[in-house]
Amino acid sequence: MHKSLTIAGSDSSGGAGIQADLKTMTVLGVYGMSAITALTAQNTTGVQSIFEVTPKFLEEELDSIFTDIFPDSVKIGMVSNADLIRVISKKLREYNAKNIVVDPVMVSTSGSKLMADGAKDTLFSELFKVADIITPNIPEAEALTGQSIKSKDDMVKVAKKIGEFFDGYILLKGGHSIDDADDLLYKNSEKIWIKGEHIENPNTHGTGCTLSSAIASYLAMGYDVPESVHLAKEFITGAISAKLDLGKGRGPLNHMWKMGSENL
Ligand SMILES: Nc1ncnc2c1ncn2[C@@H]1O[C@H](COP(=O)(O)OP(=O)(O)O)[C@@H](O)[C@H]1O
Ligand SMILES: Cc1ncc(COP(=O)(O)O)c(N)n1
Repeated sequence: MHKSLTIAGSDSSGGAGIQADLKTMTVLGVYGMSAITALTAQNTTGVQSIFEVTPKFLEEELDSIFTDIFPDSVKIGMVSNADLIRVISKKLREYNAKNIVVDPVMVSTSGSKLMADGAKDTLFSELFKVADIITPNIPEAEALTGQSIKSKDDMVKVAKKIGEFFDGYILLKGGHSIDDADDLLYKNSEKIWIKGEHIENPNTHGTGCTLSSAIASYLAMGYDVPESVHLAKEFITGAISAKLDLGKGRGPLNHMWKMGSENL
């Protein structure tokens, strides 16, 4: 069985973070493992509290995983401070981990801050160096470059700018636009538009987590990065289209849509 590891935060409401990642990996037939960076008390209306693990404990989690069941791919999501980011980059290098997807999670869909202000630079200097693909959404790409995105041309400009200091694949997600849901996959001046129709659904809690863990799942199966992104886009589109409606705020997706459970 192919194996994938998520290094991310726990979402008590089950829609984002570790829970979204493990659901995605499982539904796609991949054996999922997790190293938890923080516990969040969270629901569809917001994040009520965050409890970070210590850097030492995160190191221990990663040692336990890498010395036993070696993952075929790794997805990194919410990492709330610079010390935790440093541990991850050190351990991924030490174990020579492959197929690394970094989702630079900064703010939740509900608007809560999930990363300390000072940690952005460490993300650049440490985690981007080991990543094969990074998956910023529009606000994250704006925060990373200081440039605003109002159009498709701006998406290309900002991807180019990120490409000046990151030489892997950049998937700039267009989900926050209301016109469509086209994402831009960019590397070394090569642009691939991953087409998507905007789906009218307020329940988009966990979209970024689900997409990045689907990419990691397909990478674990042996697909290359562009193939994995296309397949993951199909998965996220189905999960949003299934229109699950749970909770009082921005509800979660139906990760089980491929199993036909959307009619349950
Ligand atoms: N309303 C929507 N309709 C169709 N696709 C969407 C919608 N919202 C998000 N997506 C897609 O979901 C994926 C995750 O994007 P996004 O929501 O921007 O990430 P994040 O959760 O990091 O903000 C992207 O492929 C994006 O295009
Ligand atoms: C633990 C955790 N990780 C990531 C997200 C971001 O997900 P989203 O942007 O879809 O709210 C989240 N809300 N919680």
